Amino acid sequence: MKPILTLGIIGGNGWLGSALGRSVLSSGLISPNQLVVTASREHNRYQDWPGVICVESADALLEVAEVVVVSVRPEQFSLLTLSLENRLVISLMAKVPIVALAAATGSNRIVRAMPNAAASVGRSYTPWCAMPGLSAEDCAFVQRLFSACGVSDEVEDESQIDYLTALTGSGPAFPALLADALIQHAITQGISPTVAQRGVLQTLSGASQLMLDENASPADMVARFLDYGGTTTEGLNAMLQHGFRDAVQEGMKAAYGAVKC
Ligand SMILES: NC(=O)C1=CN([C@@H]2O[C@H](COP(=O)(O)OP(=O)(O)OC[C@H]3O[C@@H](n4cnc5c(N)ncnc54)[C@H](O)[C@@H]3O)[C@@H](O)[C@H]2O)C=CC1
Ligand SMILES: O=C(O)[C@@H]1CCC=N1
Repeated sequence: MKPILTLGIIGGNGWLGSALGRSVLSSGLISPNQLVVTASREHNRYQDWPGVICVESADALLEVAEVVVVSVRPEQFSLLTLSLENRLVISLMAKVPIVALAAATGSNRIVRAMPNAAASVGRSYTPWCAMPGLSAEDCAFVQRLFSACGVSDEVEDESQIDYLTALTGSGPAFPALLADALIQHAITQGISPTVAQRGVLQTLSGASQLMLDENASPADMVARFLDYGGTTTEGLNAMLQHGFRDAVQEGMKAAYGAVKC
């Protein structure tokens, strides 16, 4: 496999773009002088890597980048003029389809990927989808890129990226809501905010790790505790009776609806 020469991230000082940039540096996939990012007035997220090339505009980035990641907000994308013929273009944007990316960039080497906020700690889940005809070499590079910030899967159909934008792209926010609800309840019961937060976050993380390590489905874990007949059973039954699953369904419907509009 050919080594990549220069990876450019438009929006590389933003939330997600910098999470990807920092992950590929931390993992050693590329060296600092192979990364070029657009600057931001608010942050320099590469202070630990002074060799990273920071440029003032997307045009300046295109002068040096061979592979271009687009990580601006969907509404900012229409303001960009990008001439990217013959270059591998990887979009992290929600809601912008491959056909629109091809029309705006002139590239016939396009990938849509959907990391999530956990990319900043190397724990993203990133589905990606390539336009037809992308070379095996480009696909292998994309897989290596997203493996640097977590677990990654190629999906065959772009509509799955749209759905997964709502499920795993937005995903870290949903357990955060559950965690906050649990913490707020604990505080009303006299538990200190520090212990409540540590206890709840460790419990959520431990539960995920348990299911991953034991290759157990969440449905099996819930069923096991529903059958157990203890305090957990009482808690689960009350949550289910109070519309827990309906609330989640409605939340997913709203997030997916926002992706498609
Ligand atoms: N934040 C998240 O958890 C996730 C975000 N995404 C997608 O990632 C993309 C980026 O989102 P965030 O990082 O959250 O937004 P952000 O607002 O933190 O970052 C966007 C960056 O793009 C820069 N930018 C905007 N227009 C530019 C231009 N013309 N030239 C150069 N730089 C420009 C901004 O200065 C900013 O630093 C969005 O399209 C979003 O849909 C996808 C999954 C998760
Ligand atoms: O909320 C958003 O619009 C972006 C896309 C998926 C996660 N964050």
